[in-house]
Amino acid sequence: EYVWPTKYDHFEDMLVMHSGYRRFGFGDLVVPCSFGSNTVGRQTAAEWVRTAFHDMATFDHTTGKGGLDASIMFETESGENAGTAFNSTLSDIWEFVSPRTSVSDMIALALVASVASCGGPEVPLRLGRIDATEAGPLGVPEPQDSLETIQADFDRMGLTTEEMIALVACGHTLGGVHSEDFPDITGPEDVSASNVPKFDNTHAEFDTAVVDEYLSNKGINPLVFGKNETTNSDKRVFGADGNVTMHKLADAATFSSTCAEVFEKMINVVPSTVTLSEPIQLVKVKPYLDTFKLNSDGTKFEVELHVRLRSTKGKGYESPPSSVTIDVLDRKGNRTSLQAAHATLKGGQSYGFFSETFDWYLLTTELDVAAGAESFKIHISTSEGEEVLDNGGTGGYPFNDGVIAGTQSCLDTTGTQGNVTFDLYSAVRSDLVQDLDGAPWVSFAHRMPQQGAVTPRIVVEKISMAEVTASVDGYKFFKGKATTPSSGWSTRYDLGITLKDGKEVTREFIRTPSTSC
Ligand code: HEM
Repeated sequence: EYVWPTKYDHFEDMLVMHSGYRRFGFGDLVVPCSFGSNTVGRQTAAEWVRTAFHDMATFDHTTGKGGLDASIMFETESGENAGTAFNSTLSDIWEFVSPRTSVSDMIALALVASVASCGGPEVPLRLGRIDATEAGPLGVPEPQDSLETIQADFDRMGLTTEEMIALVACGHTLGGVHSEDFPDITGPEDVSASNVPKFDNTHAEFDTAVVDEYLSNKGINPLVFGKNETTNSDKRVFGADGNVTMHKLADAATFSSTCAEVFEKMINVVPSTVTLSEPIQLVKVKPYLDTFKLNSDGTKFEVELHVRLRSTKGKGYESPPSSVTIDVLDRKGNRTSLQAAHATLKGGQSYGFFSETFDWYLLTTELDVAAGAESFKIHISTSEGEEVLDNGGTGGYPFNDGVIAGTQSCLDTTGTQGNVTFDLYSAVRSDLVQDLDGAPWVSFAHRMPQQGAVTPRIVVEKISMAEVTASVDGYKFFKGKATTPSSGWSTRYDLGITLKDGKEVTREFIRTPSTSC
Protein backbone atom coordinates (compact mmCIF):
# COMPACT_ATOMS: atom_id res chain seq x y z
CA GLU A 1 0.00 0.00 0.00
CA TYR A 2 1.12 3.54 -0.74
CA VAL A 3 2.80 5.34 2.17
CA TRP A 4 3.52 9.06 1.72
CA PRO A 5 6.06 10.43 1.05
CA THR A 6 8.12 8.33 -1.37
CA LYS A 7 11.10 9.27 -3.47
CA TYR A 8 8.99 8.72 -6.60
CA ASP A 9 6.13 11.10 -5.73
CA HIS A 10 7.56 13.74 -8.02
CA PHE A 11 7.86 11.24 -10.86
CA GLU A 12 4.26 10.18 -10.50
CA ASP A 13 3.34 13.87 -10.84
CA MET A 14 5.29 14.18 -14.07
CA LEU A 15 3.76 11.00 -15.41
CA VAL A 16 0.15 12.00 -14.91
CA MET A 17 -0.42 15.71 -14.52
CA HIS A 18 -0.19 17.19 -17.96
CA SER A 19 -2.81 19.88 -17.96
CA GLY A 20 -5.09 21.83 -15.69
CA TYR A 21 -4.40 22.65 -12.05
CA ARG A 22 -0.76 22.19 -10.99
CA ARG A 23 0.30 20.77 -14.33
CA PHE A 24 3.82 19.48 -14.73
CA GLY A 25 3.92 19.90 -18.47
CA PHE A 26 6.33 17.11 -19.31
CA GLY A 27 3.84 15.74 -21.83
CA ASP A 28 3.55 19.12 -23.62
CA LEU A 29 6.65 18.36 -25.63
CA VAL A 30 4.97 15.40 -27.31
CA VAL A 31 1.36 16.58 -27.38
CA PRO A 32 -0.06 16.25 -29.91
CA CYS A 33 1.92 13.33 -31.31
CA SER A 34 2.27 14.98 -34.70
CA PHE A 35 3.79 18.21 -33.39
CA GLY A 36 4.86 18.54 -29.79
CA SER A 37 7.94 20.74 -29.71
CA ASN A 38 8.74 19.92 -33.33
CA THR A 39 10.82 21.81 -35.79
CA VAL A 40 10.68 21.23 -39.56
CA GLY A 41 10.85 17.53 -40.38
CA ARG A 42 11.20 16.47 -36.77
CA GLN A 43 8.67 14.64 -34.65
CA THR A 44 9.56 14.78 -30.98
CA ALA A 45 7.48 11.76 -29.93
CA ALA A 46 9.26 9.60 -32.54
CA GLU A 47 12.66 10.93 -31.48
CA TRP A 48 12.02 10.07 -27.84
CA VAL A 49 11.06 6.48 -28.74
CA ARG A 50 14.12 6.08 -30.96
CA THR A 51 16.37 7.49 -28.22
CA ALA A 52 15.12 4.91 -25.71
CA PHE A 53 15.84 2.11 -28.18
CA HIS A 54 19.35 3.32 -29.05
CA ASP A 55 20.28 3.76 -25.41
CA MET A 56 19.08 0.26 -24.56
CA ALA A 57 20.38 -1.49 -27.69
CA THR A 58 23.95 -1.80 -26.43
CA PHE A 59 22.92 -4.24 -23.68
CA ASP A 60 24.81 -7.49 -23.41
CA HIS A 61 22.83 -10.06 -21.44
CA THR A 62 25.88 -12.25 -20.93
CA THR A 63 27.79 -9.53 -19.06
CA GLY A 64 24.81 -7.57 -17.73
CA LYS A 65 26.40 -4.36 -19.02
CA GLY A 66 24.76 -1.60 -21.04
CA GLY A 67 21.00 -1.21 -21.40
CA LEU A 68 18.92 1.82 -20.53
CA ASP A 69 21.55 3.77 -18.59
CA ALA A 70 21.69 7.08 -20.47
CA SER A 71 25.14 6.23 -21.86
CA ILE A 72 23.65 7.65 -25.08
CA MET A 73 24.63 11.05 -23.58
CA PHE A 74 28.24 10.22 -24.45
CA GLU A 75 27.59 8.30 -27.68
CA THR A 76 25.90 10.82 -29.94
CA GLU A 77 29.00 11.22 -32.12
CA SER A 78 29.14 7.56 -33.08
CA GLY A 79 27.97 6.46 -36.55
CA GLU A 80 25.16 4.22 -35.30
CA ASN A 81 23.59 7.24 -33.60
CA ALA A 82 23.24 9.44 -36.67
CA GLY A 83 21.03 12.52 -36.48
CA THR A 84 20.22 15.22 -33.98
CA ALA A 85 17.40 13.26 -32.32
CA PHE A 86 19.44 12.12 -29.35
CA ASN A 87 20.84 15.44 -28.24
CA SER A 88 17.48 17.01 -28.92
CA THR A 89 15.75 14.45 -26.66
CA LEU A 90 18.38 14.94 -23.98
CA SER A 91 17.86 18.72 -24.12
CA ASP A 92 14.09 18.19 -23.86
CA ILE A 93 14.41 16.25 -20.61
CA TRP A 94 17.23 18.38 -19.14
CA GLU A 95 15.07 20.64 -17.04
CA PHE A 96 13.28 17.68 -15.45
CA VAL A 97 16.41 15.92 -14.23
CA SER A 98 16.87 16.15 -10.45
CA PRO A 99 18.33 14.16 -7.59
CA ARG A 100 15.12 12.14 -7.76
CA THR A 101 15.12 11.66 -11.51
CA SER A 102 18.03 10.13 -13.36
CA VAL A 103 18.42 10.87 -17.05
CA SER A 104 17.81 7.17 -17.76
CA ASP A 105 14.52 7.16 -15.82
CA MET A 106 13.53 10.26 -17.78
CA ILE A 107 14.30 8.45 -21.06
CA ALA A 108 12.02 5.62 -19.92
CA LEU A 109 9.31 8.15 -19.01
CA ALA A 110 9.82 9.82 -22.39
CA LEU A 111 9.00 6.56 -24.15
CA VAL A 112 5.91 5.98 -22.00
CA ALA A 113 4.66 9.54 -22.62
CA SER A 114 5.29 9.43 -26.38
CA VAL A 115 3.50 6.12 -26.85
CA ALA A 116 0.58 7.42 -24.77
CA SER A 117 0.38 10.71 -26.64
CA CYS A 118 0.34 8.95 -30.02
CA GLY A 119 -2.61 6.77 -29.03
CA GLY A 120 -0.61 3.72 -28.06
CA PRO A 121 -0.99 1.48 -25.03
CA GLU A 122 -0.14 2.19 -21.42
CA VAL A 123 3.41 1.01 -20.77
CA PRO A 124 4.09 0.25 -17.08
CA LEU A 125 6.93 2.34 -15.72
CA ARG A 126 9.46 1.13 -13.17
CA LEU A 127 12.09 3.49 -11.79
CA GLY A 128 15.53 3.41 -10.25
CA ARG A 129 17.79 3.48 -13.31
CA ILE A 130 21.30 4.73 -12.71
CA ASP A 131 23.12 6.89 -15.24
CA ALA A 132 26.36 5.83 -16.86
CA THR A 133 29.23 8.28 -16.50
CA GLU A 134 30.90 7.41 -19.79
CA ALA A 135 30.18 5.90 -23.20
CA GLY A 136 29.47 2.18 -23.35
CA PRO A 137 30.17 -0.30 -26.17
CA LEU A 138 28.52 0.09 -29.57
CA GLY A 139 25.75 -2.23 -30.67
CA VAL A 140 22.76 -0.52 -32.30
CA PRO A 141 21.67 -2.43 -35.44
CA GLU A 142 21.98 -0.47 -38.67
CA PRO A 143 19.91 -0.61 -41.86
CA GLN A 144 22.73 -2.06 -43.97
CA ASP A 145 23.25 -4.97 -41.56
CA SER A 146 22.36 -8.50 -42.62
CA LEU A 147 19.48 -10.28 -40.90
CA GLU A 148 22.01 -12.56 -39.16
CA THR A 149 23.84 -9.56 -37.72
CA ILE A 150 20.61 -7.89 -36.60
CA GLN A 151 19.34 -11.12 -35.03
CA ALA A 152 22.66 -11.57 -33.24
CA ASP A 153 22.31 -8.00 -31.91
CA PHE A 154 18.82 -8.60 -30.54
CA ASP A 155 19.95 -11.93 -29.13
CA ARG A 156 22.74 -10.10 -27.28
CA MET A 157 20.09 -7.72 -25.89
CA GLY A 158 18.25 -10.78 -24.57
CA LEU A 159 15.36 -10.53 -27.05
CA THR A 160 13.88 -13.30 -29.23
CA THR A 161 13.22 -13.09 -32.97
CA GLU A 162 9.53 -12.58 -32.30
CA GLU A 163 10.29 -9.75 -29.86
CA MET A 164 12.69 -8.21 -32.36
CA ILE A 165 10.03 -8.14 -35.06
CA ALA A 166 7.44 -6.70 -32.70
CA LEU A 167 9.76 -4.07 -31.27
CA VAL A 168 10.81 -2.79 -34.70
CA ALA A 169 7.18 -2.70 -35.90
CA CYS A 170 6.03 -0.95 -32.72
CA GLY A 171 8.84 1.60 -33.01
CA HIS A 172 8.43 2.19 -36.71
CA THR A 173 4.73 2.97 -36.50
CA LEU A 174 5.99 6.48 -35.68
CA GLY A 175 8.28 8.83 -37.55
CA GLY A 176 10.45 8.27 -40.58
CA VAL A 177 13.91 8.47 -42.13
CA HIS A 178 15.63 11.84 -42.42
CA SER A 179 17.15 12.47 -45.84
CA GLU A 180 19.80 14.68 -44.27
CA ASP A 181 21.09 11.82 -42.14
CA PHE A 182 20.39 8.86 -44.43
CA PRO A 183 20.63 10.10 -48.05
CA ASP A 184 21.65 6.60 -49.17
CA ILE A 185 18.25 5.36 -48.08
CA THR A 186 16.03 8.23 -49.17
CA GLY A 187 17.86 8.95 -52.43
CA PRO A 188 20.13 11.87 -53.31
CA GLU A 189 17.45 13.89 -55.21
CA ASP A 190 16.08 15.88 -52.31
CA VAL A 191 18.30 16.09 -49.26
CA SER A 192 16.63 18.64 -46.98
CA ALA A 193 15.32 19.07 -43.47
CA SER A 194 11.74 18.68 -44.65
CA ASN A 195 12.28 15.52 -46.71
CA VAL A 196 11.58 12.76 -44.22
CA PRO A 197 9.97 9.72 -45.87
CA LYS A 198 7.71 8.14 -43.27
CA PHE A 199 7.51 4.51 -42.16
CA ASP A 200 3.77 4.42 -42.88
CA ASN A 201 0.93 6.67 -43.96
CA THR A 202 -0.07 7.45 -40.38
CA HIS A 203 3.30 8.37 -38.90
CA ALA A 204 1.74 10.22 -35.95
CA GLU A 205 -0.67 7.48 -34.99
CA PHE A 206 0.23 4.49 -32.98
CA ASP A 207 -1.52 1.95 -35.19
CA THR A 208 -0.99 -1.13 -37.36
CA ALA A 209 -0.46 0.79 -40.62
CA VAL A 210 3.24 -0.09 -40.66
CA VAL A 211 2.26 -3.77 -40.47
CA ASP A 212 -0.63 -3.56 -42.94
CA GLU A 213 1.39 -1.73 -45.55
CA TYR A 214 4.19 -4.27 -45.27
CA LEU A 215 1.85 -7.26 -45.53
CA SER A 216 -0.05 -5.82 -48.49
CA ASN A 217 3.25 -5.01 -50.16
CA LYS A 218 1.92 -1.51 -50.82
CA GLY A 219 3.40 1.16 -48.66
CA ILE A 220 5.96 3.87 -48.13
CA ASN A 221 8.37 2.47 -45.51
CA PRO A 222 11.84 3.41 -46.81
CA LEU A 223 13.30 0.42 -44.95
CA VAL A 224 10.91 -1.98 -46.74
CA PHE A 225 10.22 -0.44 -50.12
CA GLY A 226 13.52 1.41 -50.53
CA LYS A 227 15.22 1.22 -53.93
CA ASN A 228 18.40 0.13 -52.26
CA GLU A 229 17.82 -3.47 -51.13
CA THR A 230 20.89 -3.35 -48.88
CA THR A 231 19.26 -0.90 -46.50
CA ASN A 232 15.81 -2.56 -46.47
CA SER A 233 16.37 -3.81 -42.93
CA ASP A 234 12.68 -3.65 -41.91
CA LYS A 235 11.88 -5.95 -44.81
CA ARG A 236 14.41 -8.49 -43.59
CA VAL A 237 13.40 -8.13 -39.94
CA PHE A 238 9.63 -8.29 -40.54
CA GLY A 239 10.02 -11.41 -42.71
CA ALA A 240 12.44 -13.15 -40.33
CA ASP A 241 9.90 -15.78 -39.23
CA GLY A 242 8.00 -16.09 -42.49
CA ASN A 243 5.63 -13.24 -41.50
CA VAL A 244 4.04 -15.24 -38.67
CA THR A 245 4.54 -12.44 -36.13
CA MET A 246 3.55 -9.71 -38.60
CA HIS A 247 0.26 -11.49 -39.32
CA LYS A 248 -0.46 -11.60 -35.59
CA LEU A 249 0.41 -7.91 -35.24
CA ALA A 250 -2.04 -6.96 -37.98
CA ASP A 251 -4.79 -7.32 -35.38
CA ALA A 252 -5.13 -3.94 -33.66
CA ALA A 253 -5.69 -5.31 -30.17
CA THR A 254 -2.77 -7.73 -30.48
CA PHE A 255 -0.57 -4.94 -31.83
CA SER A 256 -1.44 -2.74 -28.88
CA SER A 257 -0.93 -5.36 -26.17
CA THR A 258 2.24 -6.76 -27.78
CA CYS A 259 3.73 -3.27 -28.10
CA ALA A 260 3.00 -2.62 -24.42
CA GLU A 261 4.83 -5.84 -23.54
CA VAL A 262 7.88 -5.34 -25.71
CA PHE A 263 8.23 -1.66 -24.83
CA GLU A 264 8.00 -2.54 -21.16
CA LYS A 265 10.65 -5.19 -21.64
CA MET A 266 12.80 -2.74 -23.58
CA ILE A 267 12.81 0.02 -20.97
CA ASN A 268 13.47 -2.52 -18.25
CA VAL A 269 16.66 -3.70 -19.90
CA VAL A 270 19.12 -2.15 -17.44
CA PRO A 271 22.61 -2.98 -16.20
CA SER A 272 22.53 -6.05 -13.93
CA THR A 273 23.68 -3.88 -11.02
CA VAL A 274 20.42 -1.88 -11.12
CA THR A 275 17.26 -2.95 -9.28
CA LEU A 276 14.10 -1.36 -10.57
CA SER A 277 11.13 -0.35 -8.42
CA GLU A 278 7.67 -1.83 -8.71
CA PRO A 279 5.67 -0.19 -11.53
CA ILE A 280 4.50 3.28 -10.54
CA GLN A 281 0.85 3.14 -9.48
CA LEU A 282 -1.27 6.24 -9.64
CA VAL A 283 -2.13 7.21 -6.11
CA LYS A 284 -5.82 7.59 -5.33
CA VAL A 285 -5.37 10.10 -2.51
CA LYS A 286 -2.12 11.99 -2.37
CA PRO A 287 -1.22 14.89 -0.07
CA TYR A 288 1.18 17.70 -0.97
CA LEU A 289 2.56 19.68 1.97
CA ASP A 290 3.48 22.68 -0.15
CA THR A 291 4.15 25.12 2.65
CA PHE A 292 5.22 24.30 6.15
CA LYS A 293 7.12 27.19 7.68
CA LEU A 294 7.41 29.36 10.75
CA ASN A 295 5.70 32.74 10.67
CA SER A 296 7.77 35.85 11.34
CA ASP A 297 7.64 35.70 15.14
CA GLY A 298 7.90 31.93 15.29
CA THR A 299 4.57 31.37 17.05
CA LYS A 300 2.74 29.69 14.19
CA PHE A 301 3.36 27.15 11.47
CA GLU A 302 2.05 28.51 8.19
CA VAL A 303 0.60 25.53 6.37
CA GLU A 304 -0.57 25.06 2.80
CA LEU A 305 -1.70 21.55 2.14
CA HIS A 306 -3.15 20.13 -1.06
CA VAL A 307 -4.91 16.80 -1.40
CA ARG A 308 -5.21 15.29 -4.85
CA LEU A 309 -8.06 12.87 -5.40
CA ARG A 310 -8.06 10.65 -8.45
CA SER A 311 -11.43 11.07 -10.14
CA THR A 312 -10.81 9.00 -13.28
CA LYS A 313 -13.86 7.06 -14.35
CA GLY A 314 -13.83 3.61 -12.80
CA LYS A 315 -10.68 4.31 -10.81
CA GLY A 316 -11.42 7.04 -8.33
CA TYR A 317 -13.97 9.38 -6.77
CA GLU A 318 -16.28 9.91 -9.69
CA SER A 319 -18.77 12.07 -7.86
CA PRO A 320 -17.13 14.78 -5.76
CA PRO A 321 -17.02 14.02 -2.04
CA SER A 322 -19.26 16.16 0.16
CA SER A 323 -16.23 17.02 2.26
CA VAL A 324 -12.51 16.51 2.56
CA THR A 325 -11.31 17.12 6.09
CA ILE A 326 -7.81 17.23 7.48
CA ASP A 327 -7.57 15.86 10.98
CA VAL A 328 -4.44 17.33 12.55
CA LEU A 329 -2.69 15.66 15.49
CA ASP A 330 -0.46 17.94 17.56
CA ARG A 331 2.48 16.82 19.73
CA LYS A 332 0.35 16.92 22.87
CA GLY A 333 -2.08 14.35 21.47
CA ASN A 334 -4.90 16.78 20.59
CA ARG A 335 -6.78 16.50 17.31
CA THR A 336 -8.27 19.35 15.26
CA SER A 337 -10.49 18.90 12.19
CA LEU A 338 -10.01 21.42 9.40
CA GLN A 339 -12.02 21.43 6.21
CA ALA A 340 -10.20 21.58 2.85
CA ALA A 341 -11.93 23.35 -0.01
CA HIS A 342 -12.09 22.28 -3.64
CA ALA A 343 -9.42 24.30 -5.44
CA THR A 344 -10.84 26.92 -7.80
CA LEU A 345 -8.04 27.80 -10.23
CA LYS A 346 -8.57 25.95 -13.55
CA GLY A 347 -11.60 24.28 -12.05
CA GLY A 348 -9.38 22.61 -9.47
CA GLN A 349 -8.83 19.69 -11.82
CA SER A 350 -5.90 18.25 -13.68
CA TYR A 351 -5.75 15.79 -16.55
CA GLY A 352 -3.36 13.16 -17.81
CA PHE A 353 -3.04 10.59 -20.58
CA PHE A 354 -5.61 7.76 -20.75
CA SER A 355 -8.41 10.06 -19.62
CA GLU A 356 -7.00 10.39 -16.11
CA THR A 357 -8.57 13.18 -14.07
CA PHE A 358 -7.78 14.51 -10.63
CA ASP A 359 -9.61 16.85 -8.26
CA TRP A 360 -7.71 19.12 -5.93
CA TYR A 361 -8.56 20.23 -2.41
CA LEU A 362 -6.70 22.93 -0.55
CA LEU A 363 -6.24 23.77 3.11
CA THR A 364 -4.47 26.97 4.13
CA THR A 365 -4.13 27.34 7.86
CA GLU A 366 -1.93 28.22 10.81
CA LEU A 367 -1.03 25.83 13.62
CA ASP A 368 0.39 26.63 17.03
CA VAL A 369 4.12 26.11 17.29
CA ALA A 370 3.81 25.59 21.03
CA ALA A 371 1.48 22.63 20.47
CA GLY A 372 3.63 21.19 17.67
CA ALA A 373 2.47 19.34 14.56
CA GLU A 374 2.80 15.59 14.53
CA SER A 375 0.72 14.22 11.65
CA PHE A 376 -2.64 14.36 9.91
CA LYS A 377 -5.29 12.00 8.63
CA ILE A 378 -7.58 12.66 5.68
CA HIS A 379 -11.33 12.15 6.07
CA ILE A 380 -13.33 11.86 2.86
CA SER A 381 -17.11 11.91 3.01
CA THR A 382 -19.04 10.55 0.06
CA SER A 383 -22.57 9.28 -0.42
CA GLU A 384 -21.23 5.89 0.61
CA GLY A 385 -20.03 7.10 3.99
CA GLU A 386 -16.87 8.43 5.55
CA GLU A 387 -13.42 7.09 4.76
CA VAL A 388 -10.47 7.81 7.07
CA LEU A 389 -7.07 7.61 5.46
CA ASP A 390 -4.15 7.19 7.84
CA ASN A 391 -1.33 6.89 5.28
CA GLY A 392 -1.44 3.19 4.54
CA GLY A 393 -1.88 2.06 8.12
CA THR A 394 1.00 4.11 9.53
CA GLY A 395 -1.23 6.22 11.76
CA GLY A 396 -1.03 9.42 9.75
CA TYR A 397 0.78 11.58 7.22
CA PRO A 398 3.81 13.10 8.98
CA PHE A 399 4.38 16.88 9.22
CA ASN A 400 8.00 16.27 10.20
CA ASP A 401 8.17 19.40 12.34
CA GLY A 402 11.68 18.44 13.57
CA VAL A 403 13.31 20.26 10.66
CA ILE A 404 11.83 23.22 8.81
CA ALA A 405 13.24 25.18 5.88
CA GLY A 406 14.20 28.67 6.97
CA THR A 407 12.50 31.40 4.97
CA GLN A 408 15.64 33.55 5.27
CA SER A 409 17.37 31.33 2.66
CA CYS A 410 18.68 33.48 -0.17
CA LEU A 411 20.83 33.73 -3.25
CA ASP A 412 24.11 35.63 -3.36
CA THR A 413 25.14 36.46 -6.92
CA THR A 414 27.97 38.77 -5.99
CA GLY A 415 30.47 35.95 -5.52
CA THR A 416 33.06 34.55 -7.90
CA GLN A 417 32.43 34.99 -11.59
CA GLY A 418 30.17 32.26 -12.95
CA ASN A 419 29.17 30.96 -9.52
CA VAL A 420 26.31 31.64 -7.16
CA THR A 421 26.25 31.06 -3.43
CA PHE A 422 23.20 30.16 -1.41
CA ASP A 423 22.73 30.93 2.26
CA LEU A 424 20.44 28.11 3.34
CA TYR A 425 18.72 28.17 6.73
CA SER A 426 16.96 25.51 8.70
CA ALA A 427 15.04 25.59 11.96
CA VAL A 428 15.57 22.55 14.16
CA ARG A 429 13.14 21.76 16.98
CA SER A 430 14.93 22.69 20.21
CA ASP A 431 14.20 19.44 22.05
CA LEU A 432 16.01 17.54 19.28
CA VAL A 433 19.12 19.73 19.28
CA GLN A 434 20.59 18.06 22.39
CA ASP A 435 20.17 14.63 20.75
CA LEU A 436 22.02 15.51 17.56
CA ASP A 437 24.80 13.32 16.26
CA GLY A 438 26.83 15.95 14.45
CA ALA A 439 25.63 19.21 12.92
CA PRO A 440 22.40 19.60 10.93
CA TRP A 441 23.10 19.20 7.23
CA VAL A 442 22.09 20.26 3.76
CA SER A 443 22.23 17.72 0.99
CA PHE A 444 22.68 19.95 -2.02
CA ALA A 445 22.19 18.75 -5.61
CA HIS A 446 24.62 20.46 -7.99
CA ARG A 447 23.80 20.31 -11.68
CA MET A 448 27.27 20.01 -13.11
CA PRO A 449 27.96 20.31 -16.83
CA GLN A 450 29.64 17.13 -18.04
CA GLN A 451 32.15 16.89 -20.82
CA GLY A 452 30.86 15.33 -24.01
CA ALA A 453 27.20 15.41 -22.97
CA VAL A 454 24.41 17.97 -23.32
CA THR A 455 22.77 16.86 -20.07
CA PRO A 456 24.26 17.84 -16.73
CA ARG A 457 25.18 15.40 -14.03
CA ILE A 458 23.68 15.66 -10.57
CA VAL A 459 26.35 15.69 -7.91
CA VAL A 460 25.11 15.70 -4.34
CA GLU A 461 27.20 17.44 -1.70
CA LYS A 462 26.54 17.15 2.02
CA ILE A 463 27.18 20.46 3.76
CA SER A 464 27.33 20.99 7.53
CA MET A 465 25.26 23.79 9.02
CA ALA A 466 26.30 26.00 11.91
CA GLU A 467 24.00 27.47 14.56
CA VAL A 468 23.17 31.15 14.22
CA THR A 469 22.31 33.33 17.18
CA ALA A 470 18.70 34.02 16.23
CA SER A 471 16.13 31.60 17.65
CA VAL A 472 12.45 31.49 18.55
CA ASP A 473 10.63 29.61 21.26
CA GLY A 474 10.88 25.96 20.34
CA TYR A 475 13.31 26.23 17.42
CA LYS A 476 16.99 26.95 16.86
CA PHE A 477 18.28 28.23 13.55
CA PHE A 478 21.18 26.89 11.50
CA LYS A 479 22.86 28.11 8.36
CA GLY A 480 24.88 26.45 5.59
CA LYS A 481 26.46 27.75 2.39
CA ALA A 482 26.40 26.06 -1.01
CA THR A 483 28.23 27.35 -4.07
CA THR A 484 27.38 26.15 -7.55
CA PRO A 485 27.87 27.27 -11.18
CA SER A 486 25.28 29.93 -11.99
CA SER A 487 24.08 27.92 -15.02
CA GLY A 488 22.79 25.30 -12.60
CA TRP A 489 21.43 27.59 -9.90
CA SER A 490 17.89 26.27 -10.07
CA THR A 491 18.10 22.99 -8.22
CA ARG A 492 16.93 21.17 -5.12
CA TYR A 493 18.20 20.46 -1.66
CA ASP A 494 17.26 18.40 1.39
CA LEU A 495 17.62 19.50 4.99
CA GLY A 496 18.21 16.99 7.72
CA ILE A 497 19.44 16.09 11.14
CA THR A 498 20.89 12.83 12.37
CA LEU A 499 20.02 11.87 15.93
CA LYS A 500 22.23 9.90 18.33
CA ASP A 501 19.98 6.86 17.99
CA GLY A 502 20.75 6.85 14.24
CA LYS A 503 17.34 8.21 13.18
CA GLU A 504 17.23 10.92 10.53
CA VAL A 505 14.66 13.68 10.32
CA THR A 506 14.55 15.38 6.94
CA ARG A 507 12.69 17.92 4.86
CA GLU A 508 13.34 17.08 1.25
CA PHE A 509 13.32 18.29 -2.31
CA ILE A 510 13.24 21.99 -1.53
CA ARG A 511 13.69 24.44 -4.41
CA THR A 512 16.68 26.76 -4.24
CA PRO A 513 15.63 30.32 -3.32
CA SER A 514 15.52 33.02 -5.97
CA THR A 515 15.47 36.03 -3.63
CA SER A 516 18.78 37.85 -3.27
CA CYS A 517 20.57 38.03 0.07
C1 HEM B 1 16.90 -3.48 -36.91
C2 HEM B 1 16.66 -2.52 -36.08
C3 HEM B 1 16.45 -1.11 -36.48
C4 HEM B 1 17.02 -0.39 -37.49
C5 HEM B 1 18.03 -0.86 -38.50
C6 HEM B 1 16.45 0.93 -37.44
C7 HEM B 1 16.76 1.96 -38.30
C8 HEM B 1 16.21 3.22 -38.29
C9 HEM B 1 16.57 4.30 -39.14
C10 HEM B 1 17.62 4.26 -40.20
C11 HEM B 1 15.80 5.36 -38.83
C12 HEM B 1 15.83 6.77 -39.40
C13 HEM B 1 16.39 7.73 -38.36
C14 HEM B 1 16.36 9.16 -38.76
O1 HEM B 1 16.43 9.48 -39.93
O2 HEM B 1 16.24 10.02 -37.86
C15 HEM B 1 14.93 4.95 -37.76
C16 HEM B 1 13.99 5.74 -37.18
C17 HEM B 1 13.23 5.37 -36.10
N1 HEM B 1 13.37 4.23 -35.36
FE1 HEM B 1 14.44 2.59 -35.91
N2 HEM B 1 15.57 1.00 -36.41
C18 HEM B 1 15.55 -0.21 -35.79
C19 HEM B 1 14.80 -0.57 -34.69
C20 HEM B 1 14.02 0.30 -33.98
C21 HEM B 1 13.35 -0.04 -32.75
C22 HEM B 1 13.42 -1.40 -32.07
C23 HEM B 1 12.66 1.07 -32.37
C24 HEM B 1 11.82 1.30 -31.15
C25 HEM B 1 11.41 0.41 -30.33
C26 HEM B 1 12.90 2.09 -33.36
C27 HEM B 1 12.32 3.34 -33.36
C28 HEM B 1 12.48 4.28 -34.35
C29 HEM B 1 11.70 5.49 -34.44
C30 HEM B 1 10.56 5.93 -33.51
C31 HEM B 1 12.19 6.18 -35.55
C32 HEM B 1 11.69 7.51 -36.09
C33 HEM B 1 12.55 8.64 -35.61
C34 HEM B 1 12.13 10.00 -36.14
O3 HEM B 1 11.18 10.10 -36.91
O4 HEM B 1 12.79 10.98 -35.75
N3 HEM B 1 13.73 1.60 -34.31
N4 HEM B 1 15.20 3.63 -37.44
